[in-house]
Amino acid sequence: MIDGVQVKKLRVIPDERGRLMEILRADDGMFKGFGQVYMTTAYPGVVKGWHYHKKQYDNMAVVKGMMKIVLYDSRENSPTRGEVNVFFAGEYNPVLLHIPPFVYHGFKCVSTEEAIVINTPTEVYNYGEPDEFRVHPHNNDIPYNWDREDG
Ligand SMILES: Cc1cn([C@H]2C[C@H](O)[C@@H](COP(=O)(O)OP(=O)(O)O[C@H]3O[C@H](C)C(=O)[C@H](O)[C@H]3O)O2)c(=O)[nH]c1=O
Repeated sequence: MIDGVQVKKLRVIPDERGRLMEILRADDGMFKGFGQVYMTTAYPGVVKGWHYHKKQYDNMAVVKGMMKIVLYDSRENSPTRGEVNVFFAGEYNPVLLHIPPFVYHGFKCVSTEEAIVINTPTEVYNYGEPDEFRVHPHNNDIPYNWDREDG
């Protein structure tokens, strides 16, 4: 796993009324502070990425549908430099992904319905100067192809 990335298995508590699932707690080891909470979604087949941040840690959970979330470590002094991690996150695999600054991340909706991500980053979004750096999803030097792998 890429250095600094953490995965927390989330527990779904179902009953006859519906479901409840905790996502991020202030007493989790991965909690590094609260910036804001927001939702972002992708329609089936859409890739959103690549992004990275210089200061912000992301804490992402997929609460509807399924996303393929891919991380790439290009950090010069990282012991896992060059590594790519792929996670299938969502209703069939409820997890919280903790992503450190400078780790590239992106996601593709692999479900037949819109997939919904809840992100709880450590920083507020700065409209004038977002801590948000982007690389084209397909034309780049990142060793990852977003196509579905049939087998
Ligand atoms: C993050 C954010 C964005 N915006 C605006 C900026 C754009 O006009 C619009 C869409 O944002 P963006 O294209 O950045 O959305 P995503 O591609 O889903 O990416 C966002 O969510 C993924 C998971 C990331 O990891 C990104 O860092 C984060 O920016 O919402 C806001 O107004 N407030 C916000 O807090």
